[in-house]
Amino acid sequence: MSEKTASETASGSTGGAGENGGASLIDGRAFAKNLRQRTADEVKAFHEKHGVTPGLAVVLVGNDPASEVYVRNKALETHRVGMRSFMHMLPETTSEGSLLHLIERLNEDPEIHGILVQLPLPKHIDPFRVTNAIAPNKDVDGLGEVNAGRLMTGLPGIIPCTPLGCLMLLKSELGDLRGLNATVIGASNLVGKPMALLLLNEGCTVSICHIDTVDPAAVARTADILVVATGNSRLVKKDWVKPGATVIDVGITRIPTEGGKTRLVGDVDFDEVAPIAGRITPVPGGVGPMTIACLLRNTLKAARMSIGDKACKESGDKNWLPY
Ligand SMILES: Nc1nc(=O)c2c([nH]1)NC[C@@H]1CN(c3ccc(C(=O)N[C@@H](CCC(=O)O)C(=O)O)cc3)C=[N+]21
Repeated sequence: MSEKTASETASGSTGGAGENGGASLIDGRAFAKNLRQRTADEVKAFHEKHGVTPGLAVVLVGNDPASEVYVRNKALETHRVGMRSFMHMLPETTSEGSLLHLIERLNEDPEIHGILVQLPLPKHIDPFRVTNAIAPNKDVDGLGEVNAGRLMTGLPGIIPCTPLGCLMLLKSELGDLRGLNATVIGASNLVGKPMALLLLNEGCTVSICHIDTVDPAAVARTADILVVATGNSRLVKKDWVKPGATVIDVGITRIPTEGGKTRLVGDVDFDEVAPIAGRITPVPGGVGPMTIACLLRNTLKAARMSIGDKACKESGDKNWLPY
């Protein structure tokens, strides 16, 4: 067992006494910008060497305005790093069969290396059937059974974008995570479960809280690393947090303000928690930008896998696929 605690690691050069009384801010926006730049450089080198431009297909069913904005941002950022983007905006009434048919075509298309189907889908479509229809090596969300199973068993695979982004932030802030206590609040397939497995693979002692957990605050208080992904805005209060802990806030909810406008808040009550945490991600500007940057990373990785192992090994990606 390591004796290291978050408050000791937080006393390093960058953490500890930050601008919020206690916590220093983890700047996801700056980190994501850096990651995008590296991805753009690698996309260019990959194209020069292999003559292949990575391509990402994004499929949106229905016309939820928030999803439309978000999907357009993905397309913009895909172009900005030199990749190709293929958008498929389908009507709300699209049948499951025709969506599956589209995925089949995208699976076979050699110009497309990554496929993402925006969630949630309309109620008449089974999301499991759809995510599992995506070819595992094009599943850039990492949500299908094959990639989920690879993560579960510790095999190399494609890791879901949001947990991958959180892990990158944590490792850059804290370095080696071995022996730290980590609590993940929320047990979704999209974030909570893969996040807990990644932390376990890093050597953390991991607790997962979910809807039936009797006293989540008590479990959260044991954490050197607290990752919150529940969709309940400002759920986590100061008495949930061990002083000096590193807090990663995945939640993002738009709430009305007194002035009649709206603003984004996370699952953590930032004003209460920031004074006692060691480090904390803001909302917006924390995990969100990392999710999109990691989607681009995963698309490049999928393009590398499409031409065989060699390009992955050359890139120094330790998480390349052996098949
Ligand atoms: N198959 C699938 N994969 C996903 O990864 C997925 C999805 N479906 N459906 C929707 C959610 C939501 N999501 C976000 C990603 C980035 C920001 C983001 O960049 N947020 C900015 C603020 C954006 C704003 O101002 O609205 C920030 O936090 O700074 C937000 C939300 C990925 N999702």
